[in-house]
Amino acid sequence: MGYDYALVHLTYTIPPAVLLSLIYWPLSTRLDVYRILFLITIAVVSTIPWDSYLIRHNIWSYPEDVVIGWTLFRIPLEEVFFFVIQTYNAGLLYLLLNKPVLGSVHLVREKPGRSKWKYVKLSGSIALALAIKKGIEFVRQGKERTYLGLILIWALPFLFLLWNLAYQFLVNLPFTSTLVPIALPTAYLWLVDTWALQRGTWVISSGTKTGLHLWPGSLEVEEALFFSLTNCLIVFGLVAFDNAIAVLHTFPAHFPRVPELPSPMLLVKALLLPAAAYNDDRILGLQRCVARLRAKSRSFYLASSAFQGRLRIDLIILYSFCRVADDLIDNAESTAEAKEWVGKLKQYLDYCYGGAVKTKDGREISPRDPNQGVVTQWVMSQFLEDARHTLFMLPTERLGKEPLYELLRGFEMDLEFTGSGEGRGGMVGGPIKTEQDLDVYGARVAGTVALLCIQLVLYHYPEGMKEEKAKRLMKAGHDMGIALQYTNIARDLEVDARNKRVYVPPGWLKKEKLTPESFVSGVLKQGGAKDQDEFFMKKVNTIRGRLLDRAFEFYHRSRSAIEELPPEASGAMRVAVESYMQIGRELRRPGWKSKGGRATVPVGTRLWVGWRALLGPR
Ligand SMILES: CC(C)=CCC/C(C)=C/CC/C(C)=C/CC/C(C)=C/[C@@H]1[C@@H](COP(=O)(O)OP(=O)(O)O)[C@]1(C)CC/C=C(\C)CC/C=C(\C)CCC=C(C)C
Repeated sequence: MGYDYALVHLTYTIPPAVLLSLIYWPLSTRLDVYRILFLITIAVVSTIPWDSYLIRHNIWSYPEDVVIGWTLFRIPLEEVFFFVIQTYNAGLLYLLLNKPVLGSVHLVREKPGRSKWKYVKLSGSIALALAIKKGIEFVRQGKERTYLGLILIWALPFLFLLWNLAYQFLVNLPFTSTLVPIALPTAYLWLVDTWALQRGTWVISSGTKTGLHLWPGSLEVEEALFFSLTNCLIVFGLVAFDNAIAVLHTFPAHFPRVPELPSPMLLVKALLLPAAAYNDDRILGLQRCVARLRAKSRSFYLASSAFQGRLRIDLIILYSFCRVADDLIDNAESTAEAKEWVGKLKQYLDYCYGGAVKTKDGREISPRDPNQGVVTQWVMSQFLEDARHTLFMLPTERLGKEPLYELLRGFEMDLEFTGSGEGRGGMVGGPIKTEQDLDVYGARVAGTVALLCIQLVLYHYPEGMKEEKAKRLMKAGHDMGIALQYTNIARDLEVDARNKRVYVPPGWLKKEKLTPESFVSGVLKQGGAKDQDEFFMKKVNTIRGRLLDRAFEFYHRSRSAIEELPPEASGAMRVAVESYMQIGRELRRPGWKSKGGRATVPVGTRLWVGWRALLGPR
């Protein structure tokens, strides 16, 4: 009896497990626990018969004085624990690296007939089948390649199966999601083996090993291969699991209801759904939405990783809709063109929420069901390709119409700025006359967005939600939206002024002895100037401070309501809110960093704020 093998765990495998658990714990979901338990069960069950065979046939052995002595089917318990902890460590690393990845965008619809994917699948399968054949030959020869052969014929059939189930997903996922979680634990175990196990904690019989070493005097090639293939098995297993989850969440037409923890049968059913049956438009649409979110908002992109399943998908589409609409209006070349876009967006909502639609030949049909082709054609003819996918996917059946129309009213307020002199308040005054006007503007462009987000949350997690509580949540969410909008205005003060938009109420400007016009010209003068007018910048900072005070007033008033949201969404909502409000906190720091004239939150701070937000309220 001895403790050497146990000490290897205490020194090398348990510490990374503790570290990874601490990092991942706030990000973990019930589905993650299910994933890991599922995989550990398969790993242990599939390895025990093989390992027990190796020990019973003396292919490897454990000196009595290095193990405690308790065994399972002749396998020392330390070894059984190794299967568990290796799967846990590599699995957790995979989950951590895959948190930002939305599986749906890595699915591919295979067109019937010849496609490159058929060849990809075939090449992988042939390579694996040839390697299995080699393994069988090695074992048959019964000489020094026996152990090598036994590793191959044990691990590769599983890899063959997983490859055939999830080859597209495996190839399409970024390297950081597949190669890194294989390579890092493998390299680590190679080093551990080299450092710690040379003392003979386990021994491969000399007649059944090649005697080759990975590098001189150290790791035997069989060990190196064993570690790399087991890590491949863990990652391939998780990729196949996530492939099934992505199919379940992406295609409601095939899987209308998906339980939070899908049964193994349902997972297999999803994996076996032919790729030719995937909805190409939905995959492409989601790819565009994710790309838009990633390019346009770091805060919401980070926060989207913390949401799960179909709620995450719906929020990403909602973001895309808000962004597309805002950009269409903001980037229009004239007020007239912007108004036209507002009109078209309203008409789109009329179609989605209205009763009947008139066709060209005067017939009245419902836009919602069978004949919605009319709406599709209308969207196709009125909007550019980039916007169409989002409009087709917006889940209007889960969103109330009022906040969407109100959002458009908010965008219309912006139009009152454009075209000097057209605004109510003179040259650049625009629609904001008082603090109340600014609250109304914030409510329209951001309070509405919050209402839409909460509607989606309550749709996906309706359990135990009473009407009164829902109303309270809506009110608080609406206020939180306004808080974010005040932060947004404080961040973009200079950028907006350069576009002749001043959202600051004239009363606030007057206090600093400024008018909208003098504010704009002051900002324009500072633009390229090396020596900034300190006096003017002080005034700008006072105004910014006032906007931030108001932002945090709304924030403090409403943030406790986040805890009343369903637990599946409250942590992620906290991430969304906190990572945006962090912009406000940065702006309060002297010498804040900016990019393109806008304050930015350094990546490290952003990640820390997001992680911290998942732990609980500040
Ligand atoms: C995680 C995830 C994908 C969330 C999606 C959130 C979402 C749908 C955001 C839409 C953003 C958007 C483009 C809206 C158009 C109008 C607009 C510009 C509003 C301003 C957003 C700023 O975005 P950004 O900085 O990228 O914009 P510009 O570059 O300046 O153009 C806003 C500041 C509003 C955003 C408001 C919210 C997301 C609502 C926040 C409140 C909640 C989530 C509710 C919290 C719940 C309780 C109970 C308190």
